[in-house]
Amino acid sequence: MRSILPRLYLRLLLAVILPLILVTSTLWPVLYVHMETRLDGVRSEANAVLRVGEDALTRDINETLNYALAIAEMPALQQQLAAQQPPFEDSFSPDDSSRLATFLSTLMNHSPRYTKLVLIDNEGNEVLRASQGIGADPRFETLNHAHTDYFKGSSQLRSRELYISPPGRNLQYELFSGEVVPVVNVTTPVIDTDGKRQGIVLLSLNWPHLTRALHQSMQVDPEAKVLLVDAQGRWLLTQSTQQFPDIGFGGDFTKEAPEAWQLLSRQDEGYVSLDDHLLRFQSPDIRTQLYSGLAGHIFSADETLPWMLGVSFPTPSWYSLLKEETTVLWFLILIYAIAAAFGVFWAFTNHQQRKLRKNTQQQAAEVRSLYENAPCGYHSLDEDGTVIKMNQTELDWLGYNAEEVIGRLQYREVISHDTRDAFDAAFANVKKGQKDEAECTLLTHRGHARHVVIQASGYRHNGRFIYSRASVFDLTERKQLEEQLRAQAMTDPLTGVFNRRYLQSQAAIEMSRGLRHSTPLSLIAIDIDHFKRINDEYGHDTGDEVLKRFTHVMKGLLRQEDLLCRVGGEEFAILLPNTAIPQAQHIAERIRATVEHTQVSIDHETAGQTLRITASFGVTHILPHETTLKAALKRADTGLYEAKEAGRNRIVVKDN
Ligand SMILES: Nc1nc2c(ncn2[C@@H]2O[C@H](COP(=O)(O)OP(=O)(O)OP(=O)(O)O)[C@@H](O)[C@H]2O)c(=O)[nH]1
Repeated sequence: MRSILPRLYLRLLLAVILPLILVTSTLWPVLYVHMETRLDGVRSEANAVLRVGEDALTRDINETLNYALAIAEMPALQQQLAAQQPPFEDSFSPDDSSRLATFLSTLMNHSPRYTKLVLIDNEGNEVLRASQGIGADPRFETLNHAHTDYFKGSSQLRSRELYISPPGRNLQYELFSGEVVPVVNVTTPVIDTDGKRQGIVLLSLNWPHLTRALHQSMQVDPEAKVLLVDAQGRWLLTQSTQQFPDIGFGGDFTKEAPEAWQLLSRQDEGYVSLDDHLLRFQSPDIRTQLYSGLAGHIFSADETLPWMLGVSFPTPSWYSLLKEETTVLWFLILIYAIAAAFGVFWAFTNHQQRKLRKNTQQQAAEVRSLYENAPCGYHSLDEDGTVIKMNQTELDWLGYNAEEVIGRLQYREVISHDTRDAFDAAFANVKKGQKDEAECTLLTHRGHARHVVIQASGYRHNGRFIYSRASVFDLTERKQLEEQLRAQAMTDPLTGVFNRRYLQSQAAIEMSRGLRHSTPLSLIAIDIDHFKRINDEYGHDTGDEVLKRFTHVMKGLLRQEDLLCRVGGEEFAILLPNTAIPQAQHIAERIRATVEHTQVSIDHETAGQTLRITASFGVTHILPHETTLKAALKRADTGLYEAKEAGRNRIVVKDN
């Protein structure tokens, strides 16, 4: 029981695990394709959003660049700059200058994209400024831009060439307005009609304004997260982002997300998995991308460009997939539950079946053991009488092993010749569909005989004999017992000689043989004289001893074929085949004389050690017409009686 339970638990475990594996492995490809489709969807969406963002970014910056170039082309601007520099031509009056300033301020106020527009002479001195919301302010006139990157960066620029600074704090602006607004400074040289460089135009792009527009264009999906860093990993967004909430404009992205940066910095564009997000990124280089037409080269602080623009979307997880696809989830649960239920059912059924099979096998083994070791033999024969089955008991009786017998031995071969007919007759009846039995003698492998009775019946199918089934009972013991009983029935237990019944049965045989061969048959009746006295004097046991001794003496005087029988208490008869009366008389005389001279030892305190006995005899012969012993016995008894009457210890012959 203990060993069965763990097996049942193991099967139950398998019944749950196997369906799970089966269902999962069957549905896995479907779910996998489903997941891949979802991932493809996310990739496509990221691609599209990134393209929109990139378009917005480059479009705004391109417009700024073109705007700067267009302003630099304005003749009034060139005249203003020329008027500020030697030989200080007075063709551009202060009124002209004021009108220009007003015009530029109006331009600025109408475009929130820019924070300021500054006209700078070749020495870096600010000639004119138009700022967002402030307008042209004479206070700035004294400012010098000679130390700035954009002034230096644009010093070598030729006509229609541009310099773009990295996004940064507009410190000058901050100084006066108190606000900190990151800007991108764009500069381009102002060249007059003679090709003389008059100075530069500085156009500051409002970076928060630009990135806000970028945010808006890319956040078509609330799940989308925007990323914008420069080539050094500086964070360029001014709006907070959920994905990197701790980082602000100018923050070091390489420290905030070193692993992500490592992945991003390896390639110009692609996909990167960031935790549970998929990031699609690209490196739009503002110096080359989309810009065409008005400008020549665009220069920048090289190490900060190109920027890296990215958008990330949550990666679909199995959980989110199943949560969304509740039908699929329920289907999965249902399929799994059915499979598991089937598995459990199978486990229990299988367990029961195994138990039943084990019991059946045990019972079959018991039946087999009973069959093999039964106290009787069992065998089956086919139509030809060939052994097709035989139990161990019968094999042992016959002294063969199964291989020598099954399919090889014809059963009648082990039956003795004298009983073979009985077997054949019984087997023929069995083949006809009857039950039958036959007493046979089996001849063993070593040549011994075994008496048996074979009881058989036939197995038939569709009216045709298929095989016989026989039980074989050993009769050896029974025969021996019968023999013993028969011998006991014929023998006198005290003296061991035959009794009256045997004399009569044997006499019939001897009489018919005598008649057949015409040989004489004589009979002697004998009675011990005064036997009663012996009993009375010495006791019954001594009487018995005398009877035994008397018998022994007589047996010693007779031939093999003579039949000595005790026919009464102390009365005996001897049937003498092939013996005529004279020989019979002679034999009787020899017995009489021997007995007379025989001393019988007795074990008695008062008596002597031996005693002598005598006997009387009546002799006759069987007449040819006599068929029973009755008349002859009567004659012999008459002779005996006469011998007693005549004084005992003598012989009287009665021949008719
Ligand atoms: N010890 C013994 N005595 C037996 C047996 N069978 C018969 N007797 C006895 O034999 C005696 C026979 O006695 P009787 O028939 O009177 O004959 P008897 O004494 O021999 O006298 P006669 O025959 O006339 O000589 C009886 O006393 C029986 O009891 C026996 O098997 N054993």
